[in-house]
Amino acid sequence: MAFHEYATILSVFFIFMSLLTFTYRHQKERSIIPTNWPIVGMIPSFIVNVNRLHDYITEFLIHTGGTFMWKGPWFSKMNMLMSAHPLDIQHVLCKNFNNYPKGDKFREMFDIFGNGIFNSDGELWEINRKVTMSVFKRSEYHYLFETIIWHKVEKGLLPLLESTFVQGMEIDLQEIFERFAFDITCKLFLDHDPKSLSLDFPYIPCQKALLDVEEVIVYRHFTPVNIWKLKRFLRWGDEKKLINAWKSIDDFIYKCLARNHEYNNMKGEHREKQFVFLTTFMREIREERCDFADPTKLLRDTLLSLMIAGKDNISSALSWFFYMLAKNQNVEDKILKEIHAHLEVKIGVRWNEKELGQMVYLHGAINETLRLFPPVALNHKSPLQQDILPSGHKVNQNTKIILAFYTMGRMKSIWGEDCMEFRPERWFAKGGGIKHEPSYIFPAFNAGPRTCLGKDMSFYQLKVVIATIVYHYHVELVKGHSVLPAHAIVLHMKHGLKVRLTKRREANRI
Ligand code: HEM
Repeated sequence: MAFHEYATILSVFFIFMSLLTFTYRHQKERSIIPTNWPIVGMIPSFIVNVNRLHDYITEFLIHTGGTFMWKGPWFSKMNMLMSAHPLDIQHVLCKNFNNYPKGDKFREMFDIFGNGIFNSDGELWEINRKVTMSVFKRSEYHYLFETIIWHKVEKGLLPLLESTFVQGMEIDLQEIFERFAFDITCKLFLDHDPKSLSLDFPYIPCQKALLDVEEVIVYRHFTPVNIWKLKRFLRWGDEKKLINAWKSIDDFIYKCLARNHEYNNMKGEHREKQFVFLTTFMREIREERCDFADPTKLLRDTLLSLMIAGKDNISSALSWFFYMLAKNQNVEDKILKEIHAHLEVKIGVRWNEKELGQMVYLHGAINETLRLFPPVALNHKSPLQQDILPSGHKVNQNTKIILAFYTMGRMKSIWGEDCMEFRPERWFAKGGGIKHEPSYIFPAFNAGPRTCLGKDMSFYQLKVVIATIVYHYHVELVKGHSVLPAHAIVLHMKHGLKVRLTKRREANRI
């Protein structure tokens, strides 16, 4: 090829790229509303923003006053009505609850959860919820929960943090919280401590598998149904990852169930009389006189929902909390002051709920974290019957509705001009204590009849862990480490939370 032909090809390529860049920049400047292209819909803007999904959704939702119909490719059935409008949230989750079940499409996408509480609707959900709530209310359950948490803090978390401090190591605090919460959840619900929070960070397939599940399910939301189903059929790509994760999780849960079954069949003198969650749960399910074709499968489904709820929401909340703390020195100082004012910290002294309840500033700081980084950042709904949302949008059986909880925490119209500031004082009630915000305005724990069943437990656990760490260590972010939300159904950090610890006494802070 002659030189002038090369030059022509290069010039055409250069002009084409310049035009593309110009169009993209112009488009971005002109409007942050995604362009609806022929055939491919809004997929190009999704691809451009795939690494900042929650902020992308937040930008266009704030720009459009809180609701927006996002269009997928032609014939892909991917159109989604996104809403961060408090009245829409109240309508869907509370006032018109019966018209917005999880539904078959949700169950299809979250198939690994089977008939567990997250996936079920109608009578099955009612039984699941009633029995779970009843077990959660038992005093033996509370005692077990508190004992397990304190044991893990004293024998797992603190020794591990001390060892990394002594060695002067950088640590990924998110990974530590994931392992910590995984061990607690397994011990509490499966009566088995996998000891993933050991100094050698053992590889436990089920722990990694739970994270893989969350990642793949998010991709399903933005992939045409037929395509992800085809990938599943071919056992290809991320769907293969899900199949493998499913197997690791089942192996782990069924092994624990078999161990418990053997234990229950032991004769008298070898069995201690103690509370075991899964035994009590199954007994209460039987008392409901429901005939489940496969009660063991129902138990497996319930346990999986509880493991995800207990492990991932807690580790996400803790990670984002310490990220915000590292960025807000004044908040850390005030929490430390509150710890010294209200909690007696001695080895072996365990704080009770009453003492932790006095930590109002800490409570406000946790709420601020959940407002800006709700672990369940998006919630997915579809109506049974045609309906009109308070924002004026018509919806029908084919409309996918995405409730954008992450966006809601960042709206000036809800939280005022300083909505992006981390300000625990925002949560102080005039007469003292914590200010209550209706759950359709602050839906971190969901709203309406499907409100989270673990809210009080979560505050207890979060306060114990945070107060313990803040009392002993100052947490500093590793310079240059970028913290970004990962793609997952729970809001984890993509590259973890890399930090260094300084012992309090050495930082001259007490
Ligand atoms: C910071 C911690 C937590 C947050 C932010 C949180 C948030 C939520 C949210 C948003 C939902 C609704 C999910 C949906 O319907 O799709 C939910 C449901 C639920 N959560 Fe939590 N959760 C947390 C911790 C826990 C813990 C520790 C448990 C106990 C193991 C728990 C148990 C449940 C259960 C059983 C449901 C299902 C309720 C139902 O469908 O009736 N959660 N949670």
